[in-house]
Amino acid sequence: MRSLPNLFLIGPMGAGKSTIGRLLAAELQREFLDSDHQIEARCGANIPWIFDVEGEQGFRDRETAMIDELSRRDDVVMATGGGAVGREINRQLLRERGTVIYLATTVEQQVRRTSRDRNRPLLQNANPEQVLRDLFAIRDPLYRATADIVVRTDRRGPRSVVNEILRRVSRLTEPLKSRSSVSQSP
Ligand SMILES: Nc1ncnc2c1ncn2[C@@H]1O[C@H](COP(=O)(O)OP(=O)(O)O)[C@@H](O)[C@H]1O
Ligand SMILES: O=C(O)C1=C[C@@H](OP(=O)(O)O)[C@@H](O)[C@H](O)C1
Ligand SMILES: [Mg+2]
Repeated sequence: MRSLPNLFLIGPMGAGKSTIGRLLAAELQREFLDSDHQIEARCGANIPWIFDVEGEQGFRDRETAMIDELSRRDDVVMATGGGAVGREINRQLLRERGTVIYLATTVEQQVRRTSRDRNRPLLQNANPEQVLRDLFAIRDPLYRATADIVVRTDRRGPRSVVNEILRRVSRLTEPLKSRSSVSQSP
């Protein structure tokens, strides 16, 4: 039997999914999978190239196939891309196959954390902040509807985020008996 279920990280660009996922997996001595990196490795090209040549739909098809493949494994920590929650099938796969953690942050932090990186095609335009605001309005409800746990990642370092995730996940996976006995106490 598994000690903890799979852990899947969702949230917007710059929330820290890739960074925190790697640390969390090391802490738990588990395999770390980043769906974006796996797509790039499989395709032999980076995400901007995939968007250029196959369009965003081509990337999204690869993303759904990769999430389906990787989420079948056991005992993994997986970071998804910020747009993974856009498709219902992805949301369903994540919810069915693991504990889903929404890493939440402010748009201001996202702008700071993504401004020097050229690897996010959706932000290579004149007003990345507006793009992030528009995406937040659409996606925040989807992140919340998909997640078992919401953890904020602004104004704190990755280590502190990892510790909170570990605390919250272990609370979630405590045996039902001990949780019901806690709730019955006066
Ligand atoms: N909690 C944090 N505090 C400060 N910087 C962070 C934090 N989490 C991530 N970062 C930095 O923000 C940038 C984007 O992080 P990344 O893990 O790629 O985000 P995501 O995968 O969610 O898009 C990286 O430079 C990373 O070092
Ligand atoms: O939000 C998005 O639609 C995207 C987020 C990116 O991943 P990160 O969230 O890890 O930056 C990557 O999947 C792609 O550029 C599209
Ligand atoms: Mg990432």
